[in-house]
Amino acid sequence: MILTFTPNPSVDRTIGVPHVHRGRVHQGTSSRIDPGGKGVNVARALSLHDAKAVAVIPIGGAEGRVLAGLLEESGVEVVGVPIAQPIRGNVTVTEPDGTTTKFNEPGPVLGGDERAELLGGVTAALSRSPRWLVCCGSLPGGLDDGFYARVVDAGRRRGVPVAVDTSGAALLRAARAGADLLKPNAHELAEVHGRALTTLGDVVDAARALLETAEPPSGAPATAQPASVAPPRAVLVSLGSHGAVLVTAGRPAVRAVAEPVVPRSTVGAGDALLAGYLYTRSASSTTAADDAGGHAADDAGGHAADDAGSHDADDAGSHDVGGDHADGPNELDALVAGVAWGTAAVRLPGSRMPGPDDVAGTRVRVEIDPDLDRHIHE
Ligand SMILES: O=P(O)(O)OC[C@@]1(O)O[C@H](CO)[C@@H](O)[C@@H]1O
Repeated sequence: MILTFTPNPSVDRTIGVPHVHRGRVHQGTSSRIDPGGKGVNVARALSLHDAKAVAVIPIGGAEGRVLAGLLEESGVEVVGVPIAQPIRGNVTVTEPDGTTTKFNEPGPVLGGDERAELLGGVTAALSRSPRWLVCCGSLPGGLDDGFYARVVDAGRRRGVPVAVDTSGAALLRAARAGADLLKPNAHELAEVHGRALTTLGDVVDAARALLETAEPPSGAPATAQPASVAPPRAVLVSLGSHGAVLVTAGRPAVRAVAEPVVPRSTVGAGDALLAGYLYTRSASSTTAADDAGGHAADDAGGHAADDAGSHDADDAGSHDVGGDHADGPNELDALVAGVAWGTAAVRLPGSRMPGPDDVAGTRVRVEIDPDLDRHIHE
């Protein structure tokens, strides 16, 4: 099972219009709603691939009820924490050329008890020994920048690897707390790095600097037996049409990029990337809980190769995958699957997540030690 935590979820409404004219009324040509929020999207993508996903979310107002209902229909198990204020309704406007304009509500403000209950909801779910805890998205009012860092700490104490996809000070503090995987996009990475990132080399340097901010853990894990063999800490940077770069401590950087596609909506593509990556990592990692039986390894097992199978094996194979990449094949497969899932999401409308049929046939090229001088902006 993979546990996702989305403290600021939404109901995503997507409206198609022929063209956006600022300051005018627009007649929509299409409309859809999807469950939204980054961790919610990760859970939905996993569920579409028959992997067990549990989503911890606050639930407030009419939107909260809609979100919980939509998520349950999609096969995701919801751990809902009731809150007084309504969750967000976020709006995306798409144009026929794939241009995506997004309007996100600020979201609710949580009170002290609600904060504690949300954290309690995550820590209680951690006792189910998930393969990963995935913390995603912005923080609603009332949660400070150190909130994700506390969740990272809770995961580490139980021996559960933690992935974090957020921005700004919350991202930096999660990195310092020792999150096992960080998933910024290039813009978010530049923001925490304090400098523009123009080339792939800049991205790799900034990702390594982020990894190096981790402080040593303050104490040994509380669990007598760590639940997993800790994965090597890594930063997975999404680069839009330039694919994604994986920077792992002590290893060469790897980039994967898909063949260009005609975009319909880029919303949620980064979430699909993260889901595909974790799905594939989970398929071969071993946890104490899985040894005891009954967890999601089986759900995830055996699919990744098919999804990732269309990658350009020659490109990957012509590089040195062994040695420095002792954990290489799974890590590379995970990166390839992530890029394939993210690319498939771009081809879909609104915040729709890709299932196996959407991912199938996506060709992905892998470059170990990529050209660091390559510009990442078109
Ligand atoms: O405000 P946040 O939490 O950063 O982003 C929220 C959001 O834009 O991200 C998802 C796409 O990644 C959408 O489903 C959702 O509306």
